[in-house]
Amino acid sequence: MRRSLESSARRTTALREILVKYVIDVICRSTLGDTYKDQSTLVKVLFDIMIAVIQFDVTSYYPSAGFINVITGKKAKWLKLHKQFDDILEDILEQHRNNRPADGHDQADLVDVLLRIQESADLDLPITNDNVKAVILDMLVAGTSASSMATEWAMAELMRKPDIMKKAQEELRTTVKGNTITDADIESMHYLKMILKETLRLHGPPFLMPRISRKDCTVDGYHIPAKARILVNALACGTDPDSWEDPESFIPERFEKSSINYLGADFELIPFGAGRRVCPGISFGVGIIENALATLLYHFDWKLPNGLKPHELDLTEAAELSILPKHPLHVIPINVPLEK
Ligand code: HEM
Repeated sequence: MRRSLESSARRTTALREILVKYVIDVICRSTLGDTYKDQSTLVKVLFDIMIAVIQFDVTSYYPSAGFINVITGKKAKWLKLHKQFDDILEDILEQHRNNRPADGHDQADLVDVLLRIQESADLDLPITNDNVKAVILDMLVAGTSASSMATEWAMAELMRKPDIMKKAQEELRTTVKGNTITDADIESMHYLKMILKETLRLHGPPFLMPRISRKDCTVDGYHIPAKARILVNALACGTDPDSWEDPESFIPERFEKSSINYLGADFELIPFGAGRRVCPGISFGVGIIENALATLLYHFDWKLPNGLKPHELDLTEAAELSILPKHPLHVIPINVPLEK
């Protein structure tokens, strides 16, 4: 990510693509053990899936209206994407089957482990190839879109609030020594962590979480029958004026004296969900975003293109199922030479 930003220094740059590539790279290395051999095709397909997944789909509300997706060509596009991604997943499995690390070898990645479990004879419920592919797909799709979108939102908010960006950069530039930002550096970045919480409060990427009620209950005077499908709106929780002062404003300092966290125990802030289906990738996702933000803010200064003033930056949300900035963030990176 740093290299590609350095190569576009002082030029208007679309941050979204760079972030998506970075996140896919990190997730591939930890899931597949390395980047995929045709990483650029993987990035392109995942990018298309990410856009397709968050788009409004009429059949989610009116299942009988499937013909609309046929007429508009959406269905053909999805089938093509499905085939493209399935080919990639088959290829990944094949590659891993042909290059197995020895048992107990500490270089085994997630796919190696899944394949080893699949082959162990004593499973009551056998794991199929499709099961393994579904796990890889979950990791790549769920992880990529949410983490890259959250980072884009954080940068968009910081571009609009230069004072907050400056404070975060000062924290980084007085702590980090030299070229490499270490895990210990990130751990001590209290302000950066508050920025992340505030970003997820206002822009938690997947904001509607489906649940089914186990029994009849009443909430706030509304009767919810057993087995009703309900959508929990994380964004509404994060901006509820009963829980938050000045809820629509981006103020990381609100977390200075607050113990509210996003781990699923505080219902005012549930960007990762809560309960049994809470996001299993919280630490991974947080790590990805913190590292991305630290790199962006430590190594670069940032300007808006075309003389745009910070307050003129349009942070309108796209009216999709998962909210991403309607206008992809375009910024100008300025490489900061290291003094130390
Ligand atoms: C900022 C980053 C992320 C956010 C905001 C986020 C958010 C969420 C949310 C809201 C859910 C639904 C939880 C619920 O229904 O209670 C979820 C599920 C999930 N997330 Fe994440 N996620 C992030 C990063 C990741 C990463 C990096 C991975 C893995 C690489 C991941 C893997 C998953 C999976 C597999 C599920 C489905 C869990 C299930 O249904 O049991 N997520 N995520």
